[in-house]
Amino acid sequence: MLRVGLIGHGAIAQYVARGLSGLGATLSLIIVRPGRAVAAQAALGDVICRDSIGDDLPDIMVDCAGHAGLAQHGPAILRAGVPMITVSLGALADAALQAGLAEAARQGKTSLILSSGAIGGLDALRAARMGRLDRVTYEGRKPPQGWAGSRAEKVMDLSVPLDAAAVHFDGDARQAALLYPKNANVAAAVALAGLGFEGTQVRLIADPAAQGNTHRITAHGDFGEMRLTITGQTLPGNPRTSALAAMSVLSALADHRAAIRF
Ligand SMILES: NC(=O)C1=CN([C@@H]2O[C@H](COP(=O)(O)OP(=O)(O)OC[C@H]3O[C@@H](n4cnc5c(N)ncnc54)[C@H](OP(=O)(O)O)[C@@H]3O)[C@@H](O)[C@H]2O)C=CC1
Ligand SMILES: O=C([O-])CC(=O)C(=O)O
Repeated sequence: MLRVGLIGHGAIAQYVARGLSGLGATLSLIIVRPGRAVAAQAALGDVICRDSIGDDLPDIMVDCAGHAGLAQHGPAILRAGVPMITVSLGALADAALQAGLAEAARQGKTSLILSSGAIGGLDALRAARMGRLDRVTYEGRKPPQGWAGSRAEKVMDLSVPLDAAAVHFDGDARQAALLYPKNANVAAAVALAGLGFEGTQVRLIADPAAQGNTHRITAHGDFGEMRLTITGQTLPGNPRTSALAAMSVLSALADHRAAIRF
C-alpha cells in the first residue's frame, strides 16, 4: 500500500485524499501551517497532522499548498529522500527556489515531480522543443470570481459586474507566475515544458461570460502548429481551481509505481 503525505488540506488536497483508496493508496500524513497541527488533528480525525515532515516518512508527498508550502517544506522533504509531486509549478519562477529544490532532490537521491495540473499538451510541447520551437503563448480565462484575491484586483474592480472580457495581465510567464501565485501555475507549466519563463507570452483575462476556467496554448515550430483549449470545471471547494488539477495529482500517483507508464 502506497503511503501518501499531503502538504495542505484545501480543495485539491481534499479531492486527492478522497481518491487515494481507489488507487490502493493510503493517507499517512498532512502537513499544515505552523501552529495549526493540534486544531487540524482534531478536525481531520485519525490522519497524523504535523507542521513539518518529521521522522515517520511516507512513500511519497504531494504539495497541494501553493508556493509558500512548497518553499517552506519542499527542500526538507526532498533531502529526506521522499519523492514529491507538486501543483505549485509557478514557484519555480523563483530561480533561487528552483535551484534549492533541485539541490535538495540530488542530495536525497529523489525527484520533484511536476504535476500537469489544469492543462494538457505538455508532452507535445516537451517533444516539440527537441526541434526548433518558435513561439508559445498561453491564455488563461476565468470568470471574475476566479480572480478574487489575485493581483487582478489591483488592475480592476472585481466586485462590479464586468460588461466584457478584460485583460488584466499581458507579459511573460515569469512575471505571471510570480504575480499570480494562485492562478498562473499553468503559465509556469507551459513555460517549463516549452520555451522557458521568458520565452512564453501570457495573457490573463477576467470574462463574465466564462463558464469555467479556459486554458489556451498555441505553439509553432518545426513540428508544425498546436492549438489546445481546455475549459475546466472548478472544484466545489475553490472557484479558482480546476478539477483537472486535482485529477492530475491522482494520475501522477497512479503512475508512481506502474510497470508500464507514460
Ligand atoms: N498546477 C495547476 O494547474 C494548479 C495549481 N494550483 C496551486 O495549488 C494551490 C492549492 O490550490 P487549492 O487546493 O485550490 O487551494 P486552497 O486555498 O483550497 O488550499 C490551500 C491549502 O494549503 C494550505 N497551506 C497554504 N500554505 C501552507 C503552508 N505554508 N504550509 C502548510 N499548508 C499550507 C492552506 O492552509 P490554510 O487553510 O491554513 O490556509 C490550505 O489548506 C494554489 O494555491 C495554486 O498555487 C491551483 C490550481 C491549478
Ligand atoms: O486551476 C486553474 O484553472 C489554473 C490555476 O489556478 C493556475 O494556473 O494556478
